Amino acid sequence: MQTSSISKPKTGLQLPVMEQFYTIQGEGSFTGCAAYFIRLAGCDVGCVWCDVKESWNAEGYPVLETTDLAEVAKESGTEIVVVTGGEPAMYDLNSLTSDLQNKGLRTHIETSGTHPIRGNWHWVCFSPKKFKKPLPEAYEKADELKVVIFNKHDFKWAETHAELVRKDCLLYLQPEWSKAEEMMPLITAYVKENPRWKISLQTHKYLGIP
Ligand SMILES: C[S@@+](CC[C@H](N)C(=O)[O-])C[C@H]1O[C@@H](n2cnc3c(N)ncnc32)[C@H](O)[C@@H]1O
Ligand SMILES: Nc1nc2[nH]cc(C(=O)O)c2c(=O)[nH]1
Ligand code: SF4
Ligand SMILES: [Mg+2]
Repeated sequence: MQTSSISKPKTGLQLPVMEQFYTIQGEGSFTGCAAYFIRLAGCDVGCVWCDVKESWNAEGYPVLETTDLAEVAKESGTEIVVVTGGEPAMYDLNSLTSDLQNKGLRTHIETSGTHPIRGNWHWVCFSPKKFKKPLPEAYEKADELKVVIFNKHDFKWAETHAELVRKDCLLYLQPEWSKAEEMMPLITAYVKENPRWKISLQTHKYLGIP
């Protein structure tokens, strides 16, 4: 018998989860929106300034069923689920996104674009890194490009990625947290001269929320 639910793939039924929490999206174009975060464990990119280095090694974190993850997310009352990490695209996320979407939830991903992006996504936030080259498909799939600004050379580097994304992709410059005070004057000046870019702050850190 045919059912209306999205058919489920065989892999990715279980995923290593570092943490999950209901909070306010602090970054990018959904800043200020309530969102349930699922932070998958495991990352092979190795950014020197990564603010969740505890996520890099997946060992020791619980491996959870995607059906259970979707149920808990739904119970939170959220409309949006942000899947982050670690690097979430290391995993086949088809099962997770179909389970979430079957519950009527929006699926958003935060990714470095270094692995094929599997799953069905309402919103892809692509944040390229110097430490591992992104795949070409990340530029095609990105709804927002969020470049972390660590030093003055990163503006030029940001433009090389902006040239490769879709025309309707939103562009954000986000100060690296430890350099924010030093870099913000340069970032504001840059956005005033290049208004296609917007500023993304890690507002949750200023608010002291997860
Ligand atoms: C921790 S990463 C996880 C998702 C994925 N691995 C990625 O890098 O896009 C989530 C977001 O935080 C950003 N980020 C990580 N460390 C940061 C820092 N120290 N300052 C500002 N943004 C940071 C990343 O660029 C990414 O957009
Ligand atoms: N509030 C909040 N917003 C976020 N946006 C992206 C985050 C991430 O770590 O992927 C994040 C996070 O960790 N917390
Ligand atoms: S890709 Fe993301 S999770 Fe991995 S090291 Fe870089 S910022 Fe951290
Ligand atoms: Mg974060």
